Amino acid sequence: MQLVRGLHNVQPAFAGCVATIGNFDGVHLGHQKILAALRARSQALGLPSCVIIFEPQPMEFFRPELAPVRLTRLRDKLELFAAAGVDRVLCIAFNSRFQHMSAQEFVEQVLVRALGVRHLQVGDDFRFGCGRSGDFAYLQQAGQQHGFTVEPTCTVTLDGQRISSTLVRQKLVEGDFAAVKRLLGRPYCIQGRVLHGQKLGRQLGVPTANIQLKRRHAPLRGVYMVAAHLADGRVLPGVANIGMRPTVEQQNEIAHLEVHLLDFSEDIYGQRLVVEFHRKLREEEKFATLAELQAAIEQDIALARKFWLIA
Ligand SMILES: Cc1cc2nc3c(=O)[nH]c(=O)nc-3n(C[C@H](O)[C@H](O)[C@H](O)COP(=O)(O)O)c2cc1C
Ligand SMILES: Nc1ncnc2c1ncn2[C@@H]1O[C@H](COP(=O)(O)OP(=O)(O)O)[C@@H](O)[C@H]1O
Repeated sequence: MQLVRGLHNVQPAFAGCVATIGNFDGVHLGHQKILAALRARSQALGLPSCVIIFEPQPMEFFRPELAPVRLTRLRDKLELFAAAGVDRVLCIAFNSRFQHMSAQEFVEQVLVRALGVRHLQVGDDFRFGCGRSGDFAYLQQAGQQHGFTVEPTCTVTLDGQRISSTLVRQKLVEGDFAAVKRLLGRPYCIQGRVLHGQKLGRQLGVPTANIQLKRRHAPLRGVYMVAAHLADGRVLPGVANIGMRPTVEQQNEIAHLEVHLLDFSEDIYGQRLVVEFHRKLREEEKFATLAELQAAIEQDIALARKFWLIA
């Protein structure tokens, strides 16, 4: 899969593709249905498939304070697109130029001139362009004019609810990981590199792999049972905290993800860890002493042992 960053990097030779556009945050089952339809069209027409995404996402550009917490970072999305058989990803930097672009300009400049789109696969509620003026009816009309077809992908529901990034976020907050897994078609994961922390963990008898959260907010807060995928393919049970660590830090603006792997004592600094979330144990607390924090973590570990049936 090829990643093209910015419209200016689209080569003239790219002309001719089947495409879709969206944020694809979470790459949930609804998104996956669009990607599957895109792939089928790509094979039927013998043209490469292209996913057009924006980074930052438009809402993050317009109203950063109101933009919902991301489920997937660019890197996560790219891995999931590749797994869905996407040939190319065009990642457009959303900026004031795009903010003011009308639906017509977007179609002409991006879809027609830059990409030579021959078929567009969209979600049935897709809207785009300045003031969200472009909708499915507009795209169909523009397609007739410029020689591309447009197909809507029907809403995917689960238990009568429309699958959406918002619903996934809601289920994460509720700690309903079984529902999250059914919405995503895979367990919810956060991945990142193991960084050096304050070296307090090993003093407490619970070394923790600290994983940098790239964004200020994570869609989860609290203490969880997890399974961690190591770079060498091992999958180990563990307990994790996502939060501000109020017991050991006075002021902390960025949430930390820390994972203690059960029955493990290797050095994994610098490794990439994929942390799969399975069950919420409790909220993060501010303890009066380190001894109380240690006791709480030991209790978390005991619960995780029971959950994973480890003696
Ligand atoms: C399972 C687990 C639960 C935790 N719960 C809390 C908590 O409730 N409150 C808190 O302030 N810190 C909590 N922490 C974070 C610890 O404060 C932190 O891991 C410890 O201070 C070690 O920091 P270090 O890795 O930077 O050395 C928890 C960590 C783990 C692994
Ligand atoms: N059971 C374990 N779970 C997580 N990390 C472990 C474990 N055993 C050893 N480690 C290693 O120790 C480091 C964590 O030790 P810790 O004292 O908490 O230091 P830091 O504050 O740098 O995270 C991890 O990054 C990892 O390399």
